[in-house]
Amino acid sequence: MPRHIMSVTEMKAADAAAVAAGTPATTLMERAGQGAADAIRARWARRPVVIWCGPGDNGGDGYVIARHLRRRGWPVRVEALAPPASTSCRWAAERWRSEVHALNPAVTPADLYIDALFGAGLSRPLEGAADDLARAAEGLSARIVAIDTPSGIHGDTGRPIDGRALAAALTVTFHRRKPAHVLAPGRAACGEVEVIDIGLTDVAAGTLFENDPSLWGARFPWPSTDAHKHARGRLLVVSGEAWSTGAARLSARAGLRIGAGVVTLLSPPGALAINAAHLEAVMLAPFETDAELAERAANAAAAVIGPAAGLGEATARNLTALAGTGAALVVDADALTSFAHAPDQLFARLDRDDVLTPHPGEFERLFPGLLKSAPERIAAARQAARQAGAIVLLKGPDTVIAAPDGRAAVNLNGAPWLATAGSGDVLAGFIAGLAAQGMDSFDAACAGAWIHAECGAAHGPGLIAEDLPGLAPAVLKRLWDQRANPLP
Ligand SMILES: NC(=O)C1=CN([C@@H]2O[C@H](COP(=O)(O)OP(=O)(O)OC[C@H]3O[C@@H](n4cnc5c(N)ncnc54)[C@H](O)[C@@H]3O)[C@@H](O)[C@H]2O)[C@H](O)CC1
Ligand SMILES: [K+]
Repeated sequence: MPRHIMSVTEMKAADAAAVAAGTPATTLMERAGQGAADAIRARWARRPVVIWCGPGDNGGDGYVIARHLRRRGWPVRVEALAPPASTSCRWAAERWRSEVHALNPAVTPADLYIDALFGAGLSRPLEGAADDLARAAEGLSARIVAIDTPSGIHGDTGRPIDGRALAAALTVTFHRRKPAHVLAPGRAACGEVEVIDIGLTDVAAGTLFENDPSLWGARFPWPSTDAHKHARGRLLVVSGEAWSTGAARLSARAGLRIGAGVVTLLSPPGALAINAAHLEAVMLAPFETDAELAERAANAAAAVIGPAAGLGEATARNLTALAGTGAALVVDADALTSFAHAPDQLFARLDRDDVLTPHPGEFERLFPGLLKSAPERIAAARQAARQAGAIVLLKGPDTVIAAPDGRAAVNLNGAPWLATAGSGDVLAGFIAGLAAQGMDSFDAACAGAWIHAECGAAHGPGLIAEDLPGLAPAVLKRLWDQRANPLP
């Protein structure tokens, strides 16, 4: 089952739906608090703990956690920012039946801290004692467990509303992740995220998902037993000029590794010898004009254009020629920047099978001001996909994939090792290689990004882009083994 990422509003609607269906809000709070206490006990042995409780239901969770930890013999001290202001918080505080101290903004010495000040209801910047506490708690995150979200981080953006926020080693949230758990800087502030099931349904969920095999695994283009190479799709990759051929070869090799049946590198005449010297299974063919490119692409299922393709008119013409064929395009790097002066000309040539793979700088050139004006990068990528009429994969530690129809997914497995020259060329090849095998372009972009990140995480320090294609088989093998019994 695909895992939704839900907004604060959608979560509140899921909450309300459960209550309307007969589950009291206090029961949801009891499940949340008990689940959080269990997650805490699974990671830390009994030790002195201070629980910071806010006035709302986030605080209510804190009182429930206090009760469950004390029942297991933990030495618990509850400190309240303010008296309970919600019905459920009052209910939870009454059942705590022990002393409640005033919040000590200088941080009472303890071994572990539970941040139950604010969660989904954060509506303004931290102030007063809460802000003082956030300052005093800086550097303590290794000993903080945040409930729902680190206080100060807004659930829908992953950013502090304004000013300070707490950070945690573990964040326990409920039912589904929110954008705050997957978008920088909230993703880092959360530390490890654990999602507790409290019996809600996805009735209120939208079309934003965690990017993992549960989203696209069922549609992964495994070859049929009688497959032959042409049945697995033809992929074209456009090479740059003589001194700029490595990037396209990285894409081509990645396309082959991910399973495309036949991959052809289309090379300007001046780069043929250099390309030929480096190729084995990837085939090579010359092109000089955009018309020749279109001719070569006539029976290609997918094509990559952009990696070191060269900036300017020639690349723009070559893209235009490819866009006129039936091939699904993956447009990266120079092919994106070559339209910076006239993004609408690019968008007019694209269709929903095509995939743009900009990093934030390229995104800004094609969608000036959008990253800054959108509430966060998911909204920005969704708006861009609508504007371009194509799939937009906005790269970063929190890569977002968005389709013109509103579907979007966020990569959770990004690894810092991927920040190396040529990594994007390989990603473009993975995506196009999957599209060449007939995978829907949104699914191909999601699967390509997930596999790319898994390869990076598998290798770790010292990764260079040349390593990436060779790391794909192990990831594909895991997917292949799981296909029989997909992840829950
Ligand atoms: N379905 C679920 O996800 C469940 C979530 N639970 C918990 O409920 C909270 C959300 O509770 P809510 O009362 O809506 O909001 P908060 O407790 O986060 O805070 C609201 C409270 O705080 C005041 N406030 C907001 N911002 C500030 C600020 N900067 N300074 C001071 N005061 C502030 C606001 O006025 C309210 O009084 C969710 O996070 C979960 O932890 C349920 O327990 C189970 C189901
Ligand atoms: K919190």
